[in-house]
Amino acid sequence: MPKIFRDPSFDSTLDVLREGYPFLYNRSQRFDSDIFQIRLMGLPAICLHGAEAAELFYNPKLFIRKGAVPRRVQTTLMGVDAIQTRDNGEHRCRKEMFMALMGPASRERLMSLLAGEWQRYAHRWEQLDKVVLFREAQEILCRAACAWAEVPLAEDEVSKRARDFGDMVDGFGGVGPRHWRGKQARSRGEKWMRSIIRAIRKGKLPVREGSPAHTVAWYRDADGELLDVQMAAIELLNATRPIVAIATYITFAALALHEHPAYRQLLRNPADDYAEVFVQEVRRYFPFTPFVGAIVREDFTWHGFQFPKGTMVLLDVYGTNRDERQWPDPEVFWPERFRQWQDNPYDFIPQGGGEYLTGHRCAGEWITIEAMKQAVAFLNDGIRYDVPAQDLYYDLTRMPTLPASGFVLTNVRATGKGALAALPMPAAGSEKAAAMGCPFHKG
Ligand code: HEM
Repeated sequence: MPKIFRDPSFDSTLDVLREGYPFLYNRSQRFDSDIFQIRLMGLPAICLHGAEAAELFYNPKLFIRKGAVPRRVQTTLMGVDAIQTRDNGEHRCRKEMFMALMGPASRERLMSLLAGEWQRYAHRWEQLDKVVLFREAQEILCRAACAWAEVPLAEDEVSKRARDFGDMVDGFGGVGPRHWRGKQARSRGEKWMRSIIRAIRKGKLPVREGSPAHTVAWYRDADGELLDVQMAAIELLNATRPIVAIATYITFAALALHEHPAYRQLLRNPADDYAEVFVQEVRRYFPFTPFVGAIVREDFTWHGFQFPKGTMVLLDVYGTNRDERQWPDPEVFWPERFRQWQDNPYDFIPQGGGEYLTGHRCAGEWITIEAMKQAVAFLNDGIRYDVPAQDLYYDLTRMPTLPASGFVLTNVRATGKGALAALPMPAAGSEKAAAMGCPFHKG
């Protein structure tokens, strides 16, 4: 039986916070191994890296999620006992609810709401001395997400709600005030969503059938019961809050355009969907999710390594996206690499891997890609702007991270151009994607 490499540190909890994103990647390189063991919060944890290990991790017969997500992440990022922590039929049923919101017509509606907001903000920015793109993108995404979900949002609430959505995400990797801010934001957000669920159920808030608010409010769980109001509030937040989180990727996309202006011309070629490979490279190159966790369902052995029942297992998301076996020169920003990519569900996992319906892969991946492509078209053609001297450094020891300035634009002029109309939906057809439950390919 091969011996598993063990990190010599007695407990790595503080090292994870100190080293941030590259913590697992550094060790997989140091041990030259896709599998090694650490201790986290006093308990052993098996760490996995790379596509083959990701395939193992996303086998739902081998792992469960109940007990895998630390309380501090549940009380900020995702909500306590939400879909991310569910298994088996209970998870599948809840995931069907989320995937029902991701069909072509629903996505098209969101993209068209977003297009209108970018346009409106472009004119507003013309009057401002400077614009912090990250903050403005959060507001744009918040307005569109609420309108799409049919969650009422008063004008004077916009910046507060957008900030709260952002703080829930920002709180997951923080300690002290940052974590506390995330918890406060979540508790305000859940209270808000509880009032909406109650109003819908009492018939006081009319919402369209099929809209996210209606779907979540009237969804019946695997046991045939309506979700309790608190759980429905959490899941309605899970359908809206991550849309606002796309602001992080949009800010990184702006940074990529700034650092690699040569791509601007390629993105303008109507004969080539260059935006697709560009945003995929943004999702690969820039850090967002560091790792994901699961618990071993029953004892099993993989390549001779033992996985005892109940052990925590961490999959290195950040490092798998820069695994040299699949991504040569991983520290080079090079969108063309995606021209050859085989659409493998395990080697590129910025939003999780494996299958959508039977696994925990991100329900909103296709929304994310489409919203990013639209934002890149807007930044490239919908406005002209200057990028003044500012601190664009993003700190890999901070999770989540962002260019320190939030990406400041000055002298913004709206061009009236840019691919701001809703993007055409990709054609149906890929059998592989359909088999994986990809919402792009559901007719
Ligand atoms: C900002 C971009 C986003 C990132 C980086 C991201 C990342 C992730 C990751 C890493 C997971 C967990 C995968 C796993 O546990 O194995 C996840 C799950 C999830 N995401 Fe996203 N996500 C994003 C956007 C979205 C959007 C736009 C939505 C919906 C509108 C969404 C809804 C969900 C849901 C519901 C889950 C739970 C899936 C499950 O447990 O089955 N996400 N996301």
